Amino acid sequence: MSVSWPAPSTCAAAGALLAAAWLLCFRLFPAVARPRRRAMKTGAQLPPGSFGWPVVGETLDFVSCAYSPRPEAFVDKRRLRYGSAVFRSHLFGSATVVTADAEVNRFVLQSDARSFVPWYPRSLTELMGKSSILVINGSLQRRVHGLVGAFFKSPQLKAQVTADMQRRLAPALAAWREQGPGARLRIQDHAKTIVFQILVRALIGLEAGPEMQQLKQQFQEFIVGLMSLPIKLPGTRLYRSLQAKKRMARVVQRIIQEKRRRRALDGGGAPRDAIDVLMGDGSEELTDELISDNMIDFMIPAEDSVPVLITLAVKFLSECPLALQQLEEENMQLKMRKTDLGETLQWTDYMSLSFTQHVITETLRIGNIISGIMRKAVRDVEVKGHLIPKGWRVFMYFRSVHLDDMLYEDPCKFNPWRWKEKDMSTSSFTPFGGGQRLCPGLDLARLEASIFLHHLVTSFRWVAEEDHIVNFPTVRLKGGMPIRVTAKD
Ligand code: HEM
Repeated sequence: MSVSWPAPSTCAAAGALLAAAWLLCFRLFPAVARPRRRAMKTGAQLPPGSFGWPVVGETLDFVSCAYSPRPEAFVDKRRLRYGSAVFRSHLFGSATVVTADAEVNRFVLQSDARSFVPWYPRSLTELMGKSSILVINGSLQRRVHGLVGAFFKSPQLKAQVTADMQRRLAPALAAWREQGPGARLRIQDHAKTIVFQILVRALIGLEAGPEMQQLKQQFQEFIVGLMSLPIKLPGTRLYRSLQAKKRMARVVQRIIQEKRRRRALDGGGAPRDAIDVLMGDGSEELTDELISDNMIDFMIPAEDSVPVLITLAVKFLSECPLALQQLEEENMQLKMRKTDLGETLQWTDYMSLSFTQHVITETLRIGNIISGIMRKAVRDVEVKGHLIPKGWRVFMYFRSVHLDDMLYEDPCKFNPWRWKEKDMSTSSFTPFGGGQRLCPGLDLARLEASIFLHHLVTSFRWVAEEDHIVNFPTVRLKGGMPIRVTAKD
């Protein structure tokens, strides 16, 4: 799951201001302690590295690299300097072990809350609330993850999402066609509108309409506060976002109460959305507050990660005509086959398009929508001869692994064909994380991207305008990826 926050200004002054805000936000002032000379009985030692400057540590370099077109430069420089893909640093106010080592990442991802717990900036935890799946641990996290994961993977939900997506795309495609040849549209905006409506229906059962519109407005107000100063006074960004979340929670709780009333009358029937699934569990731990908080948090990938995946795919395809051509051929063949048979497309049809899936996999690898994940060690942990002391953060930097030339030939090149031979289920490919917190929405994300791409490439040709990827604080296309579309005959 990823988060969005306000588009950062590109000018240096605003960048510096933001960096300062970040530092404050991450409670910069705690210990500037030098690393203790520690070694475990087993011989494990602190990884090589430096804590950088007093107070700020190495955060400014991290942030300035993050704003550049090569955010991985921060890690690459140190990797070269220390001869190790695991090094220590001091980031956002905390002693941190940074790892670009796939095996170490795998170990941390597989570990449970006895060794590592999730760690997020304070503004984020304030907004997500104590019962968010992103911060809860142990049996409660496993229960919520298991329930929603099974629902998100279910053929029923995939069929519903496919039908919904086709229903929502049809008027959008017709409107683009009506605008005539060369109509200009920003893929990112359209992807956001469509994906949000579909996932929100899957989560809380709300149909498109004025209430959905209001919810989306509140959601946008909420999401900009996820990375803000952790000050809750009236007028502050965080305060306004918390107010927006309260208003959204009222809408979701009203839906929950309505569902409870109906369940009391007729038993409720088969679950139609994620609320039904969590309510149906009957556990006292799954309170209305927990359900509504999580439903709102689950909307983050609907507004952010999935639309960005679609937008990045369109960008990379626009820059690789051969891949676009092959994708188009594969999708046209499917469309013609289904038309001849007089059948509508099912979710299994989309997921069986092997080249389309390779395009999505390669987009995830090179796009790095979630560049990394942080955890906090709750005890001293030893991995591959490295000591991660209790209380330290571990920053698993997936981006550097995905762009490692020892693991991927010509790693910065968009090459979907590489996945013909390559195994996706390795620790060197973790766009959806791994272990107990492996993204439960990964199939849905792939399915929605496949459907969007299918309808775009089978209905239109396009010419892309120049746009570039911004990687920080979240990945997105600066101009929303404008393209000029012309309907196919
Ligand atoms: C391109 C799209 C997506 C990407 C790149 C993505 C990425 C990730 C990653 C890396 C994690 C692991 C976080 C961690 O280990 O702390 C995660 C967790 C999660 N994702 Fe996704 N995600 C995407 C789409 C979705 C969708 C569509 C949903 C569902 C609506 C979803 C729901 C979740 C949830 C609930 C978790 C938390 C799981 C837990 O902590 O037990 N994600 N996602």
